Amino acid sequence: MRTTDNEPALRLDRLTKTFGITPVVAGVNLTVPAGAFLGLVGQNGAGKTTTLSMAVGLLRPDSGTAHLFGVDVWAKPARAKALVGVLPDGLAMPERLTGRELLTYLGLLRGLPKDVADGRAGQLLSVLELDRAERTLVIEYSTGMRKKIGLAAALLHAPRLLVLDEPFEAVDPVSAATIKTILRGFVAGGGTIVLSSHVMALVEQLCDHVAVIDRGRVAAAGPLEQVRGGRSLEDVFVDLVGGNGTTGKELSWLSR
Ligand SMILES: Nc1ncnc2c1ncn2[C@@H]1O[C@H](COP(=O)(O)OP(=O)(O)OP(=O)(O)O)[C@@H](O)[C@H]1O
Repeated sequence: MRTTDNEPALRLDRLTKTFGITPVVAGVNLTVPAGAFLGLVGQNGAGKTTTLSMAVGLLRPDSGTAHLFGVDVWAKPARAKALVGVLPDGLAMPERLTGRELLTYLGLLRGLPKDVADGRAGQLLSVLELDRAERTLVIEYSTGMRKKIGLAAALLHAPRLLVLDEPFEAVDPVSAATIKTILRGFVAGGGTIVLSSHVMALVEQLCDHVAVIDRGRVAAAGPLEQVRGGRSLEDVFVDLVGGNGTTGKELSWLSR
């Protein structure tokens, strides 16, 4: 199938995944229009990471399909993966390299000319304030620094779609502000972003679309304002996934 500008950036049809006997993703249907900035939210264990991993070709679904700009991720993995930059959960990367070496290496793997890979690596390290750790091996990075080098790796080949699993987790406020600017600029420049987050305020601040995953299914999805319906995203979210009814009195032994 050809990639066309009319295709959604991401389309998931009836995606399923079962670990052991537990269905973790139970028929996810989701369409993300090109140019959207979508926040994927859901409780711990709802299936966000599993869904995103299947969407970008990191985890094979039991059934269902994932298309990036009309390209079937599992039938045409090389074509699909050229279109997307991914910040996965629990990033595994070559760690005995400096940040610059890692980015140059990944740039060459992505087929960038050496001078382009070098130039972009330097710019990304500088913008993300990793250049002060120029000689530090990635294995010695803090958790937040790892997120930032992972984001740099996702951006390096200027993909059309970014899929970011919890990109702000463990990132300091100054770096978070920089990342928000980068992501807004990416969308303003015609890119599409799907990011997962537990922070509703962040999703409301950044995203124009939202999808709520609950126990492996999409409970609601669409333009942010439509899903919110004039309420806060947190209220809508708790209504959709169901609060656990805690009153705070259960732990009365904490009071003095
Ligand atoms: N490789 C695996 N083997 C077995 N179970 C798994 C595996 N990966 C995930 N799970 C289970 O699948 C469920 C969904 O996990 P997933 O990481 O997709 O959730 P999530 O919505 O991203 O959660 P969180 O917000 O806590 O990161 C969880 O119950 C998890 O324990």
